Amino acid sequence: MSILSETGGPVLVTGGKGQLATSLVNLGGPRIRCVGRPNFDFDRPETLKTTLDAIKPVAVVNAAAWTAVDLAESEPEAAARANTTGPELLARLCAERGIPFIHVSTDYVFAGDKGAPYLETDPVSPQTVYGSTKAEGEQRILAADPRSIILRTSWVYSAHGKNFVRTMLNAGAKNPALKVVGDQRGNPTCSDDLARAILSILATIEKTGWKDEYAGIYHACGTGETTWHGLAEAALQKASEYGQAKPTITAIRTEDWPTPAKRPADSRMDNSKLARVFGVQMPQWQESVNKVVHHIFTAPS
Ligand SMILES: NC(=O)C1=CN([C@@H]2O[C@H](COP(=O)(O)OP(=O)(O)OC[C@H]3O[C@@H](n4cnc5c(N)ncnc54)[C@H](OP(=O)(O)O)[C@@H]3O)[C@@H](O)[C@H]2O)C=CC1
Ligand SMILES: Cc1cn([C@H]2C[C@H](O)[C@@H](COP(=O)(O)OP(=O)(O)O[C@H]3O[C@@H](C)C(=O)[C@@H](O)[C@H]3O)O2)c(=O)[nH]c1=O
Repeated sequence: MSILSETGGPVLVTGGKGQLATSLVNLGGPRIRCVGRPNFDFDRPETLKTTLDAIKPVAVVNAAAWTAVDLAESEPEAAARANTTGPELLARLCAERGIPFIHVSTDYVFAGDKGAPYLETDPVSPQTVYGSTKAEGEQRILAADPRSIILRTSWVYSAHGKNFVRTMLNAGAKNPALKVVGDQRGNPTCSDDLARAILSILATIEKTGWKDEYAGIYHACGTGETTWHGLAEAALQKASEYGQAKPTITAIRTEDWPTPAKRPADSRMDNSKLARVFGVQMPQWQESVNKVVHHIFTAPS
């Protein structure tokens, strides 16, 4: 049975075949109505109102975003349409209809120099175009819609779509040796776990009715921390149980893997507000990595 009751109006999910949108479709039951490009496109703002008028949702979850971190550095306008002005308009349209709006943001809004898990009250200081467009989006959404909830998550992976875990499994299948940065810390998050958290929030809102104290920013990432190197190790170790030869994985420094966008050195986030307000506990990242790798190797293709 789905976390979200099966009776009630449609819940609009944006994000097409993206990781989170796919998880919401798979786990959300019959009320989920997922839209993607070309029908719903932040580059064509008129498609937002058309979509809402057609579906008449009782709540909206925005899982659409520009997620190409390095490419955003050279395409800031397109990234801003998808991460800032598009979501702002969507929030405004939700406000006009009086429906809750759940949006997703990122750990990359932080500089990564706190030295401890970030709280929702910590100031943002994005170091990349992607992070800046997401941080600006947060502010504009909160201003546009008093019924908005923003979940900041991090290092999202799943059995489908483009993500670091799948990249490592593919790279490890082809190469006997990999090099992965070992000095960036964070919280890997399984998109199914994030989808369950969102569905649980929606279920709570439906049970209690909207409460103004629900509005605002929450951190929602996998429990426990690691580095990108640690995540690669965990995924490839699990893959070896299914017969894939495990490559040697050398931990390297950030400066040894140069990228156009500077990733935060330590973007760990604290989930306790999510647990306090909505009673949602995010699973341990290692358990979810194991489940996803198991799924990748055992699900019929
Ligand atoms: N992936 C990660 O590691 C992390 C993601 N997040 C956030 O989580 C949310 C979900 O991410 P995730 O599921 O991984 O993202 P994906 O990249 O898997 O999916 C994003 C979706 O957004 C769509 N999209 C991109 N640009 C537009 C646009 N201009 N108009 C309409 N749709 C568009 C894409 O469509 P198309 O397929 O047509 O390109 C795609 O379907 C996002 O808000 C992201 O910022 C936060 C932290 C980590
Ligand atoms: C592929 C690869 C990457 N790396 C490094 C580069 C980088 O520092 C780190 C992560 O690489 P990626 O580019 O795959 O991940 P990246 O695109 O930075 O992932 C981010 O995506 C956005 C959308 C978010 O919101 C973030 O939370 C985060 O998940 O690993 C290696 O060291 N070796 C490798 O073989």
